[in-house]
Amino acid sequence: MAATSTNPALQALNVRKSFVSGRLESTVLHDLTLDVRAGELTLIAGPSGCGKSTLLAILSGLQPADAGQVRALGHELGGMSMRALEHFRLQHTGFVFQGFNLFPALSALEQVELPLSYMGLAKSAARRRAVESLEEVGLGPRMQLLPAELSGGEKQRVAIARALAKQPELLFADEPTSALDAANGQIVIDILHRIARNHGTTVLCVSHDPRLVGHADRVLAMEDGRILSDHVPTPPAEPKAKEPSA
Ligand SMILES: Nc1ncnc2c1ncn2[C@@H]1O[C@H](COP(=O)(O)OP(=O)(O)OP(=O)(O)O)[C@@H](O)[C@H]1O
Repeated sequence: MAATSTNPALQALNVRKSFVSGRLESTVLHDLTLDVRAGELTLIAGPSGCGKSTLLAILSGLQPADAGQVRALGHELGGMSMRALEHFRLQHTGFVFQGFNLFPALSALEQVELPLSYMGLAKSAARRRAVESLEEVGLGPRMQLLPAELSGGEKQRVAIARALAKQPELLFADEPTSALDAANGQIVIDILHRIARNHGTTVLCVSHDPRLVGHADRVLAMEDGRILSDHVPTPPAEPKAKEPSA
């Protein structure tokens, strides 16, 4: 089921999650409720350890909640079997992680083609989509290179192309800029925003990188497993146009 503007792409209702280590149980998410609007870049920002990655894993069906409900594209994730969840993630979601998660022996093009073959695309269609996605992130001329031959920023762009080529309704990004310098971080943020705008993809990004805030359509501030605020950020100022000389 596709999400619409009146039908949030993602919803969490009273979601609770605890972890037990030794004899200690700590609650990471406290009856958390939120919705994520379709076609926007939503940023969940907050300090290290506040539960951002756990929330992203639960909203994307990678981890189960202990209590509460999670709906993604209208599907109740808690009611799905492991197999159905895997199928849902394969068909509808893309992931971008801090550490890129690329296979060392595969070229950029092969990295992007791989999930498309799992989705059942014919080889020629997979090649076409993979090339388009790599060109969209500016890596057209470098698609034959291995991860070891690419910079950190380029590796992250391969990971984004791999997610984008699946044409997912939902794109999840966990700290996508934290291993990158300012310039490469900026390129990655711009690409994620463009994906939401141009493809109508719902992009949910969790990060403690303050550079992302001004680029998101919406920022949910999180602390100690709770959402503290929900606001539309002020976009970063455009560089001023030069006065025409007389
Ligand atoms: N599998 C697990 N077992 C035990 N504790 C866990 C597990 N996963 C996360 N935690 C704990 O839950 C808390 C929240 O972790 P989480 O990774 O969600 O936070 P975060 O806000 O994403 O942090 P960061 O910004 O550093 O990535 C932390 O205290 C972490 O140690």
